[in-house]
Amino acid sequence: MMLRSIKSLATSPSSHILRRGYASEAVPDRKVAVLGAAGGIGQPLALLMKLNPLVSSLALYDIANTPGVAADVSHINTRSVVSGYSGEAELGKALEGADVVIIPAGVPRKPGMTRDDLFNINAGIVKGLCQAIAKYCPHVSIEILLKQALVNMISNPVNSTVPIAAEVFKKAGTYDPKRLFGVTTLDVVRAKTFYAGKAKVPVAEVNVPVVGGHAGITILPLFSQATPKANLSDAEITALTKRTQDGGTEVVEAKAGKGSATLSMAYAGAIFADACLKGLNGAPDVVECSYVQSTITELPFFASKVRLGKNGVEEVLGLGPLSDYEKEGLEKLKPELQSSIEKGIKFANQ
Ligand SMILES: NC(=O)C1=CN([C@@H]2O[C@H](COP(=O)(O)OP(=O)(O)OC[C@H]3O[C@@H](n4cnc5c(N)ncnc54)[C@H](O)[C@@H]3O)[C@@H](O)[C@H]2O)C=CC1
Ligand SMILES: O=C([O-])CC(=O)C(=O)O
Repeated sequence: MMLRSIKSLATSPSSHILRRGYASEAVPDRKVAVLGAAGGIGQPLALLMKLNPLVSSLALYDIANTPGVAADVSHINTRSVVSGYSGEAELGKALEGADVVIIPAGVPRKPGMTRDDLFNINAGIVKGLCQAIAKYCPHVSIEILLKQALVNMISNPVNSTVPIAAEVFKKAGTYDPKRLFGVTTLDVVRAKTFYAGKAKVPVAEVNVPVVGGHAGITILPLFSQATPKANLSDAEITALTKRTQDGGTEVVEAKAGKGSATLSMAYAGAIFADACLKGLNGAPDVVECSYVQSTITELPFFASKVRLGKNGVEEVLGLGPLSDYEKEGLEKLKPELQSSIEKGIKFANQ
């Protein structure tokens, strides 16, 4: 487990850096592991991570079919070296030395299901993967501190799978709340797209924070803080909020039994992983919404804007001013989010 770390301590930091002309443009080596890499999200996410110049090593893991995906993606002429790992016996090798582990492993919804209906299957999958992360991922950093990889949890129900991961890491003695993230970026991506369409503003300029959790009414877009500003009516804001909350269901129904969002999720997952890598590399002002351990409400996990840095979460940002409609939405989401968190904690400890 410590092999790569000890190796990296024995070599000078500069030997782990790809130099591009000037020292100030140095790009450190970074390993990203995708667990569930042969799936609907995993495959396009593997593609997008292969396109990311911040990645030097890309490990693709699934219980089956990874060799083909890895061989395919590996032919793309970008920086990272790709390796495929198939089956539990190879999980350790996939994880060893990873800086960021992205988890889109697990079953997706079919029409008529809630994300919580996935709990029975996905909770066990996530628990097993997190036990392996705790075993194989902590490595001694240059600063000689024991640090675990940053974990980007995509598997649903995110409101529960993140607390499960936290409990598993606590039991293993590797939990660092700064290094565990529920990926809620797709909610932000949707809120931006829907807002730009309604407000008739260029989508590339739009920012909308989305807070709370990642299921139904626990998804709370803060359109009162959306920029560029637009004069939308209360009815329009209500409709935009509902569409963002039901965005996942919209895709599940359109796919009619063939799964849930995969392409837009891969895009969102790639944006979030890129932000994590930028933070690790010391880029300033990297802020994304994510579901993390939090004290900004009374709930122990909550999605809000988070500043990312060399240690993962550098700062959990507050909610800012809310409209009355958003204040109401915040109070309404709390009982559901609380019970999803408790369900995850209970499962992890039984
Ligand atoms: N956070 C978010 O915003 C979103 C989350 N999701 C969730 O992502 C998950 C994956 O969705 P899809 O890729 O569409 O499903 P999929 O069924 O297409 O792919 C899942 C992959 O996970 C693999 N897998 C199953 N057990 C595994 C294990 N123990 N270790 C490693 N891999 C394992 C499967 O072999 C499969 O290749 C679902 O739980 C879905 O609800 C989906 C969209 C958005
Ligand atoms: O809706 C689902 O089941 C998948 C998901 O989390 C999303 O698309 O936001």
